[in-house]
Amino acid sequence: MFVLKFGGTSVGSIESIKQVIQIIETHREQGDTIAVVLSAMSGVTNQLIEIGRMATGGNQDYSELVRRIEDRHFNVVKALIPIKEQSKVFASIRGVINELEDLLRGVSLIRELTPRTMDLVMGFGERLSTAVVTECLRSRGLSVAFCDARKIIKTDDQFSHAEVDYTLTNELVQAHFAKETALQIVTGFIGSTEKGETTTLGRGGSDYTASILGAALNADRIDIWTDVDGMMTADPRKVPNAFNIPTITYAEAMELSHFGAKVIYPPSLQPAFARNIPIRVLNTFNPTHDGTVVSRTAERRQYTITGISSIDDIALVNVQGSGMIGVAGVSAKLFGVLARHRISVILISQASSEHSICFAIDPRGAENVKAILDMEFATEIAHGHIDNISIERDLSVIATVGEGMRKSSGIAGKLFSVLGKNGVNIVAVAQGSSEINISVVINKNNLSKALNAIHNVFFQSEARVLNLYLVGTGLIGKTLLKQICSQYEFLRSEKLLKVCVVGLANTKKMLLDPKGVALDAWHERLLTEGVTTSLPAFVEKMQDYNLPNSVFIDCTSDKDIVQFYESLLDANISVVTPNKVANSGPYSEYRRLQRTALNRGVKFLYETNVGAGLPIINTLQGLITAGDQFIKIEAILSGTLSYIFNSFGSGDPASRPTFADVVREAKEKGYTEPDPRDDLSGQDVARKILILAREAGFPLEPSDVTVKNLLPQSCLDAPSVPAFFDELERNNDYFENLLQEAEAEGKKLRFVASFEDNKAIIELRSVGPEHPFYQLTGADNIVSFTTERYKDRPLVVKGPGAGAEVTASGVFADVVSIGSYLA
Ligand SMILES: NC(=O)c1ccc[n+]([C@@H]2O[C@H](COP(=O)([O-])OP(=O)(O)OC[C@H]3O[C@@H](n4cnc5c(N)ncnc54)[C@H](O)[C@@H]3O)[C@@H](O)[C@H]2O)c1
Ligand SMILES: N[C@@H](CCO)C(=O)O
Ligand code: NA
Repeated sequence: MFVLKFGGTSVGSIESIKQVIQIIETHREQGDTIAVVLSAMSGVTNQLIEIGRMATGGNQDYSELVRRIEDRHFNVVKALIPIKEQSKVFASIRGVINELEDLLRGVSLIRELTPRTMDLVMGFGERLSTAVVTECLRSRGLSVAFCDARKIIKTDDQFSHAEVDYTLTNELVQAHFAKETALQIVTGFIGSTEKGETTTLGRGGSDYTASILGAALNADRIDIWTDVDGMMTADPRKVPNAFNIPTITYAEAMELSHFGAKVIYPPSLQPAFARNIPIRVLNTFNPTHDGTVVSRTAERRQYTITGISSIDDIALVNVQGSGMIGVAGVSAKLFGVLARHRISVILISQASSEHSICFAIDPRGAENVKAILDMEFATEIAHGHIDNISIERDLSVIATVGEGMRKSSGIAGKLFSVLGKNGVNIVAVAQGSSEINISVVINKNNLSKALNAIHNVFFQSEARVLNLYLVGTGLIGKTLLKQICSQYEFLRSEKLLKVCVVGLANTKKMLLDPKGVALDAWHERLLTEGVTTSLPAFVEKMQDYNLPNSVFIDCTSDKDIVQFYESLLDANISVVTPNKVANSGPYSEYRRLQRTALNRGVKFLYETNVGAGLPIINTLQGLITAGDQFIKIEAILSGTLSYIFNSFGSGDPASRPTFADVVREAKEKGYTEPDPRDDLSGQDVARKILILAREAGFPLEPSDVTVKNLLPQSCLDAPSVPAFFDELERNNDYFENLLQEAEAEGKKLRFVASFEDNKAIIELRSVGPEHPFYQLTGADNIVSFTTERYKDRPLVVKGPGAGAEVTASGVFADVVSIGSYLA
């Protein structure tokens, strides 16, 4: 025997009622014994309440609303019942509506609506919907009977939340079902008193009816048909990655629904649970979905937690004072007075110092609560035993729920850690000793970020989302996007990392979309939907979105953009960049960024500042972390200059390209800085050696780096990049001479940076075949670290140190490492 309950949306329209009929017919075809419980058509109960209020106030417009309710039911009849059978059904609906109108006339005359009359008014919704659906089923040849639950569910006279008399009800239900052979279509939500007055069963009403019937009839299962695919791991409107929970225990369902998961209201299912009858929550609009089974024990789970849920708006009341310590009765008095005023407490937390108690309440009652407590504790406050009673607003509670949390360690750690990494401050915490719910109170503006981050970290088979904001879609930026695009699936399936680009900007346009920008079409979208770039606006949007696991990637060489790094890090957004500007300015600024990242527990990564994707900074940091001491760094740090000297110096002197040609080639190959003068002037290398020295623990300032100039002054002074190339052409001989001098000695030209004894020097050297830098080819970089532990033979890193692919790939690796860190 199955009890099927259909909620308001399931009987809310002609289309949905067709689905209901189909579900019932399928059961009958399978030979199942069933009973059906129906809610009112969606919205009707609220309309009836409104109608009752209007009538009490003497507002005759209620008739119009009554007419609309009648029409909705008539329309179902017109659509689903053959014409020749309609008039009889119309008449019976009319009869019920007449009864309602008579009642309302009475109400509007005496201008009074007692709870008793209100229950009677509210009960019309179920009576109408059930009558109509019963007739629809009958007209299709099913043997059905309308069952008015008031005949079989008996209650006391606490109108609006009546208590069921189970002894009498069970007897009546059993007797009724024993004698009736037709399929019973039962009105949900209503019952009646001994005297026959209509009562309603309170919140979760029709579920309660189904549960009462299921328990009385010892049903095999109760199916609650609603408009979602069962219970979800989180509210899908807030957490897009939420998914269905196949099985859940009664206790878990209770915890989750207390915190806002409104699919079912478990207390109303208590009678069924007491008899161990499983409940299935199913979707009328997606009937083949398995939904959720609620029972005493859940099947083995993949995840340690079952779901997360929230109350979005609460206020926290804090009662604090040194006079509370060790004094018995303070909390009894506190919660006693709250109970007397019928104030419901959402969560309580007290640290064992007993110095303060805090509890969460509905913010609408906060002022009232404060007044009540100020009065109740007036003496304690006057004597200074209680300092003050304060209220904090704009807060939310998040509950992390699951039987799997019981007796398993690391869950609170994981929860707090993910909130910490995302910069979500925890205002208060509560965990019951049942250990199936940890609740945290946080600022409301962090709610969505916190829910998504928690969901992401606990439901791990699902990929964790990494939200990227990329500024700079030039050579490196667009190569990075291409690499992310082609690696997207691998990262998702193998590394459980879902990389989502949520912001893009270049000098002209910017585009932000918290849902993510498709990586194969970012360029078109930026062009068509992008707005004029404003970095302050871009950063402000990022802070508005407040997305979890956010990373800002600066792929520009801009000087102004770095001023945003600190506030981004402060907002717990990691920063990744190949841009050297931030790390090569004043030492104090470099230091401040490092500290901010450290203090906030976020990452500031810039491996590509030196040697592009080559592991130079990571290697250096590894040595320093392990306590090594630096003696000397010697390096070729310009891919551009390496390439130039290697190409310039090869081949037949007569036919080889000029210096200016080779510089152009280097630019075309993507080795140079956006402005190649930065490379040729030595400034780029100066920045790099400065960064390496700082990473090695030496607080160098830019002025401590000596650059022995490579270029004639006229080239440096050129007003633009094209003018610079013209000037280079004019100075071809200068470079040709340098080269020939070196070649005459069997040497090669190398632009070498060194750091030793607190001094950094960059100069053009001619090196012979005995020198380790002689063999360098292409755009290779080489770095040699001489340290206390690498003293006899230095540690050397060598390889291509410039170019779009290797640089983007280094940026990418930094980004992915943040993904792993956040996990
Ligand atoms: N090319 C390499 O081998 C290499 C290696 C390591 C590091 N880098 C660094 O990578 C960075 C990018 O180099 P690139 O070759 O891609 O440069 P690029 O000139 O091709 O691209 C720069 C991008 O930044 C954008 N941009 C600049 N200023 C901006 C601002 N204020 N607001 C918004 N957008 C802005 C531009 O519109 C462009 O999209 C530079 O810092 C460079 O030093 C490059
Ligand atoms: N322009 C730089 C890119 C790497 O930072 C170079 O040539 O080395
Ligand atoms: Na590097």
